[in-house]
Amino acid sequence: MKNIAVIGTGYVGLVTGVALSEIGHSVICVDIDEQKVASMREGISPIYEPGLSELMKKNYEAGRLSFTTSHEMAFAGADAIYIAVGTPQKEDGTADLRFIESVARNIAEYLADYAVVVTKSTVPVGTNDYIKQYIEKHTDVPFDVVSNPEFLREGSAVHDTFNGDRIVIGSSTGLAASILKEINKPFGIPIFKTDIRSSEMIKYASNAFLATKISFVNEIAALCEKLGANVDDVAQGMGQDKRIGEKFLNAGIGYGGSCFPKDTSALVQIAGNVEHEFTLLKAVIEVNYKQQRLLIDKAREHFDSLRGKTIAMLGTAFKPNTDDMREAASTILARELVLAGANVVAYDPVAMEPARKLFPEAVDFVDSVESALDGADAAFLVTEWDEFKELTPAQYVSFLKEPVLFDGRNCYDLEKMKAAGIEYYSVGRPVVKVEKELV
Ligand SMILES: NC(=O)c1ccc[n+]([C@@H]2O[C@H](COP(=O)([O-])OP(=O)(O)OC[C@H]3O[C@@H](n4cnc5c(N)ncnc54)[C@H](O)[C@@H]3O)[C@@H](O)[C@H]2O)c1
Ligand SMILES: O=c1ccn([C@@H]2O[C@H](COP(=O)(O)OP(=O)(O)O[C@H]3O[C@H](CO)[C@@H](O)[C@H](O)[C@H]3O)[C@@H](O)[C@H]2O)c(=O)[nH]1
Repeated sequence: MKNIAVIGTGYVGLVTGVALSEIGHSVICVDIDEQKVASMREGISPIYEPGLSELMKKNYEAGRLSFTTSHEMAFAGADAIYIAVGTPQKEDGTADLRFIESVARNIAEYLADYAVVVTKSTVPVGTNDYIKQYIEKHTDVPFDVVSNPEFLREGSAVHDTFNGDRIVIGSSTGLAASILKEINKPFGIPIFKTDIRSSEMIKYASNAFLATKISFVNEIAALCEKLGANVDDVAQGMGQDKRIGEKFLNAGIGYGGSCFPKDTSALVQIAGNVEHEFTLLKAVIEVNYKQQRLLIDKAREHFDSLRGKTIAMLGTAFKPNTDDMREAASTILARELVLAGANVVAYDPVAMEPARKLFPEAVDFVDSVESALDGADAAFLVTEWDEFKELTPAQYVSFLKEPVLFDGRNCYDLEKMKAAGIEYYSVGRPVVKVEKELV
């Protein structure tokens, strides 16, 4: 079993640290955020991720997992140092590497003995070479750098870490690769070994490909709406071809989150740096831009004007089972609705606090789905939480002023909505209209 330091305790760092301790390693997580460290020491996870708190507490109490704000303490005796700090998007679309740069400084300063530096953060091709050169320049202590990109999804991060399809290890030395293989062996997940630059590219290419699948199916959805087809059936029929695969073909209001938007944009820039215009990926991003605003377009068509209308927003998180609001479509929708003069009443089972900080002040937050729907002119279903999927048509009918629903996640059966008399707009499926009797 190895001694491992993990730098950064966000979604990736904390889940990685907890998982590595669960398979028996001795793990110390370091973060510059004192509040986070204090809360983890009290057994409270700073992020909402199903199953994480329990596993964190278990390994903390077993003495295999600890937390600190001191890099020096974390690196002492470490066989491997995992980098899991953020690489957010800069205004020009490129990846902001300032946290990576500061970590390289931390390592150069406090590295005491040979260790493998393992980059989990998503970094542009060539960044690991930069990290290596920087540390080499500032210390004589030997080390190796390995690229080990992360593929977990938020909302199922713990499950994904123990059940990944592959672990990618990009290394230029046999020793470092074998240490990484040994560390990861207890996971029992196939390991794919390659060189460092290919490993860095695998991460961007994977995210860009998944984003492409989503924008592709959303374009098909737009055509389905115009041609009278149903995108859910189309996606299912396509997905049964194993070469296409059924996953990531859910039409909706586009992709959000902390990864796809920033990584697609960074890859366009990475391509640009070597004078390659990534036309396909640019179109993927453009489609997503339109898609995130789709419910507003549909509502405008229905109501003509949104001024004075009350809209119940069901869900604010970018996907279910997370409190992450980064690049959530809800933020765009809330802003545009308020700009159009609508009143917005929002509810999310876990992401309300972070949403409050990002939404316009005019948005009202309520503590139940019923309060959100009560007396509203229409509902926007933005995040497909189970709690919303379980709502019955009768509940919409009884709470809304007029039963009008704009569903950005295709949660309900068209026939059931029709039978209940709900005007139901979803994505890439026929609109359910209610026949109004002429007086
Ligand atoms: N969130 C995901 O689902 C996901 C999945 C795969 C890959 N990634 C990639 O993993 C990386 C981390 O993402 P995240 O969402 O976990 O980030 P995050 O922003 O949630 O967490 C980063 C943490 O690093 C800490 N930090 C910054 N500088 C530090 C330093 N010098 N020393 C110690 N701690 C420091 C911050 O305080 C913060 O707690 C990114 O590159 C991201 O693209 C994220
Ligand atoms: O068929 C689909 C699948 C997803 N989405 C949307 O796409 C976004 C991203 O979803 P998902 O991939 O499930 O969540 P993330 O946590 O962002 O995970 C992605 O980004 C991570 C960070 O790089 C990677 O590690 C994961 O492999 C990759 O799936 C969300 O807004 C979803 O609503 C769709 O619209 N349709």
